[in-house]
Amino acid sequence: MSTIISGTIQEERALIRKTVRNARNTLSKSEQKDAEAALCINFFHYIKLPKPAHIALYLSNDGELDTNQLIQYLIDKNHHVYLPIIHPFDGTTLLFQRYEKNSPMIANRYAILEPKLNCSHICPLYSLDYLFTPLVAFDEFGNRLGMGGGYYDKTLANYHKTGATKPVIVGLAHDCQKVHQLPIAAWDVPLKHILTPSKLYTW
Ligand SMILES: Nc1nc2c(c(=O)[nH]1)N(C=O)[C@@H](CNc1ccc(C(=O)N[C@@H](CCC(=O)O)C(=O)O)cc1)CN2
Ligand SMILES: Nc1ncnc2c1ncn2[C@@H]1O[C@H](COP(=O)(O)OP(=O)(O)OP(=O)(O)O)[C@@H](O)[C@H]1O
Repeated sequence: MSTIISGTIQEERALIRKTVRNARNTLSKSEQKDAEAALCINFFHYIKLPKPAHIALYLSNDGELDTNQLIQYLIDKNHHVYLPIIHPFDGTTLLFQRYEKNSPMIANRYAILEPKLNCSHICPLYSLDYLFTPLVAFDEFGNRLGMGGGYYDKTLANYHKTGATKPVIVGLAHDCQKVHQLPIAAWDVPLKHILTPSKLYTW
């Protein structure tokens, strides 16, 4: 999808968020199911996993590409899956905690379920093999626009500066979340990979 816009950067970002969130929320139940299944096929086709792999994902919200089936497959194959928790002290960055079938869950301030904090189940960023991020919109250059909280950008800011190669960061999105070019901000962390139900983008 491509959008022509003008105005201040913040106004443009707000408009793109609104348009693309609306587009993904308009997908029908069967389109969402097909996308979820296609994501699983593409995931196992493109993503080379060590055994066991340490993989951060997210629980879908607001029409995001559904990760439920993928998470279940990964757990069934004995990989270690982690979900984001909004940091209990700073409230602005994310921690990644192990998620298993019986993990106690709690709703965060956005009503998204996250594992109930257990410090011994937190995985430091550098121990993750892959980190899959949600996003609202992405562009042809690998730029990413999120929900507007800055959580992933803040969490990944230091990682990005060091040039670390692990975890590999991959955005997940529906194809309809692509725009030609996003107005970017200084703190935006561009992505090297985005996986959609139809393809893997790599920059
Ligand atoms: N599935 C999922 N989990 C995630 C994220 C995400 O984007 N998707 N996040 C990515 O960072 C973090 C949560 N960030 C979020 C930021 C804003 C909203 C949201 O719904 N905002 C409302 C306004 C809420 C309010 O009134 O405060 C909105 O914009 O409508 C949701 C999640 C961590 N977990
Ligand atoms: N590395 C950073 N350091 C300080 N502030 C930041 C950083 N990254 C983002 N922010 C702040 O967070 C706010 C939201 O950022 P932005 O709109 O880019 O979030 P987003 O990418 O949509 O959200 P998310 O990363 O949670 O998916 C910005 O107003 C910015 O001030």
